[in-house]
Amino acid sequence: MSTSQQVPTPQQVQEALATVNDPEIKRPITELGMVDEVTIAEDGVVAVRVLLTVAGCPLKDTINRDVTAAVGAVPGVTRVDLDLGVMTSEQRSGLHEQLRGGQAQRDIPFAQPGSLTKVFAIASGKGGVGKSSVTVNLAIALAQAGRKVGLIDADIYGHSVPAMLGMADTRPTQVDDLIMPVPTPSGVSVISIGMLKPRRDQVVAWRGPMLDRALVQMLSDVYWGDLDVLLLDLPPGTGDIAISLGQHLPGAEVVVVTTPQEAAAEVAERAGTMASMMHQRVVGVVENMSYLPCPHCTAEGKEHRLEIFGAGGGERVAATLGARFGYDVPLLGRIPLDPSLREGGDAGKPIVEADPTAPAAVELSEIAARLDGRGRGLAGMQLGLTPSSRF
Ligand SMILES: Nc1ncnc2c1ncn2[C@@H]1O[C@H](COP(=O)(O)OP(=O)(O)OP(=O)(O)O)[C@@H](O)[C@H]1O
Repeated sequence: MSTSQQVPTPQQVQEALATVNDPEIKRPITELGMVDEVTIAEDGVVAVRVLLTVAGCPLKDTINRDVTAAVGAVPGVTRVDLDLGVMTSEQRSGLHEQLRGGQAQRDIPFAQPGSLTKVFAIASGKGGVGKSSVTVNLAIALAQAGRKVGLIDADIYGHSVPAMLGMADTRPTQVDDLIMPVPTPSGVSVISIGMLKPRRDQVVAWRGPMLDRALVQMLSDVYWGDLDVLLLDLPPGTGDIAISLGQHLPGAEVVVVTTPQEAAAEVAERAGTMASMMHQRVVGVVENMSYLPCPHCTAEGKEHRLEIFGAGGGERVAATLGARFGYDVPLLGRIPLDPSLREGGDAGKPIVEADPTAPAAVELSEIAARLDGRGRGLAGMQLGLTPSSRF
């Protein structure tokens, strides 16, 4: 610092600290009682003590980097000495209460009448049609469009979402009984049923009530904050989770994923009908693995599509469901087969992020934009009815 430069004021340092969000809670650390002490020396060295919510917080490096950068940018600051401490159980309880908004009861925030969060459940009939890949990429595309996005991996048997996002081994932070969703680099907040198991390799053989509890826990024990969009990756088929979701979040809207194949389309229609029986609106159909752009023709600048799984499944599901429900169920898009989509999923780098100009990524982003453009309507609202039968 040159001698002519002023020593930074406490207010300037506070203002800088107020720009730093806790990466999990996504609110300023100053609001959350995480800034314990600030000392400003005559020579411009600022010592900051920040309290982490739990010891060994997985995101302490992010907090360290962000605090150092924000305070370091204040004019007159010559160095930032950051000391990371841990909240006492009393401080944690205070934060817990603050996050719960003083409410002891655990409500599902998205089921409250005033909720502005759009909830989309991504369903499929058959497994392996790419439902999780579609969900993960839609979440990132929506975050890229500036939305605050939450993602719940409720696929009890597959729970492949964390691996697809490169966070397979991540465990969520807990503040007392409140669970923090895990943030991805792209800004999506994620919770997976796999993260709630005691051990990652544990095989889950849960019956309906356990699944229901797990779903409710992911909806109400997780601090989601203000979300614009919540996506849920459902297990394939028309099982217990779909029924639980219909009961707890009747306002959720459903997107059905299918392949072009006749057999897959038939099962997908059943999944869509199940959603409708739970009084949820089916907002559209996504056809995945629609075709493979012929590599030889592409190399010659020509377009030729190889329809590996046949053709027409998505259109058929959309038309059948539309006719059955008496409202328009659009085909939201047709995603081509693309090895880089599979590679991105395996490597934890989804294609809309890793290769955004690939045709599959462009189509996924367009589907996300179509969903984002939808307003909320009365058609998806709770009517307080229960399904008359099960498929
Ligand atoms: N358009 C595509 N092009 C290439 N590979 C794809 C495409 N869509 C999905 N895949 C690959 O197919 C496999 C199955 O996809 P995914 O796990 O997303 O399916 P799923 O429907 O969620 O399966 P399950 O419900 O059984 O968990 C994955 O390896 C994925 O990378």
